[in-house]
Amino acid sequence: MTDAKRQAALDYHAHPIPGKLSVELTKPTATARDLALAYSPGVAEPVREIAKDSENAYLYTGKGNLVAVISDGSAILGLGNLGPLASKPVMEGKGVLFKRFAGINATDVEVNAESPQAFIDTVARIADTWGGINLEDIKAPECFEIERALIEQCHIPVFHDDQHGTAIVTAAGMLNALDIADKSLEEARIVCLGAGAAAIACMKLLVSCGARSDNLIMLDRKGVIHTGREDLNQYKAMFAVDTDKRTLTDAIEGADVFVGLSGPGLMSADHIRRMADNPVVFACTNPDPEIAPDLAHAARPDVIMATGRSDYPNQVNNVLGFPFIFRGALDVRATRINEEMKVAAVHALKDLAREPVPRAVLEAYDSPAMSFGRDYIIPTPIDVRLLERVSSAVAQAAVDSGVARRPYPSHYPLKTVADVYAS
Ligand SMILES: O=C([O-])CC(=O)C(=O)O
Ligand SMILES: [Mg+2]
Repeated sequence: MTDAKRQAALDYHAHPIPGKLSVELTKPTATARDLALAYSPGVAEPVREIAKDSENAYLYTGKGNLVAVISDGSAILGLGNLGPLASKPVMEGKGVLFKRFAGINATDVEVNAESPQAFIDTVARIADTWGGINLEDIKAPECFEIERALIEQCHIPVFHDDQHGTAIVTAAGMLNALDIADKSLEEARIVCLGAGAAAIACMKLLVSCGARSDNLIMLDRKGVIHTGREDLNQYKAMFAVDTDKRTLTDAIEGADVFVGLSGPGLMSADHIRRMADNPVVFACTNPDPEIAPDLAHAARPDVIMATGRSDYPNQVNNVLGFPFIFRGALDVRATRINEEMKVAAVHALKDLAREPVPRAVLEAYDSPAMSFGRDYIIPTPIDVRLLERVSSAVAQAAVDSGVARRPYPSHYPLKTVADVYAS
């Protein structure tokens, strides 16, 4: 980042008031009567009702439209383990996106936990506060156990965004990119650089969408994950292949697809030149991708390129997923976010990219035209139709798969965030 851009980012966060989120009131508080309702003595009435039946919390408090964004700061973006407090700008940022794109109120919670069990215990004890929990930027392999335990212990949906949000958006973009390249997921030779939470979840979802695991090579910091290695945890071991390839240079030869969820600048122009025709390169580490799009395009004019960033075409970033997935899940009071709901989100995202792009999106991106193709494989986050399509698909899948505690919402489809409380 240039000094000017760096300063602009710091100024954005500091001024006119520190941070990016604030709390607002939803009820009148001007008079003594108002205060007597909002607080003592009136507040005792909903207390009694919730004590009688915990479901009443959805009726009398903000719980049903409130999500916690919870991190321990152990894997902040692609920056590494910088601790809980340093993750706060990202967690506030996720809150901004929840509110802006899906009308969901979010509180960020940064947990200083000495162990995965301490993290689990802390979150489990406070989970009833919210309607859902979005786990964020927690490192692998601890994140897998943390998510599993919290799904089991909490009565609300718990979703590790870096795993499933990223995987859903990657799968949608990948199906479209391969279609444009005139290739199929079933045939594609895939190289995944990175073996953390996002990488493992992305590859699992690609396999369940049709990719062949014997066509897939995953690399961690030590190189290719192969069956001869004895240092693999159970999650990496699932992707071990019997191969004599050892390095990225070996693995990338003739590959159709590169997915990077690793670290900045780890892919070179030479790597990209070794790939097959019309290579698909998703360099998704944030903020700095595995290879800069300009460098990739210069090395390979036929590349179909995506990053996680807002300042290049094809933003494959979980922002396209988590706001709308939680919207759909909250609105049917789903007990969990299951595979059916994730797959429904993949298809909703993939299909939306094939429709004409609204004028408001062109204006927001200052672009004369955008249409399904190499530079537009996935909708942009600013596209208001995401709220309608993804939330509806997720809510319907929750109902159909039996995890919804409420029927498909009568106020759906949502056209804007102003419709959120229309039920
Ligand atoms: O925050 C983002 O832009 C996407 C994300 O979850 C990450 O990189 O960890
Ligand atoms: Mg993240």
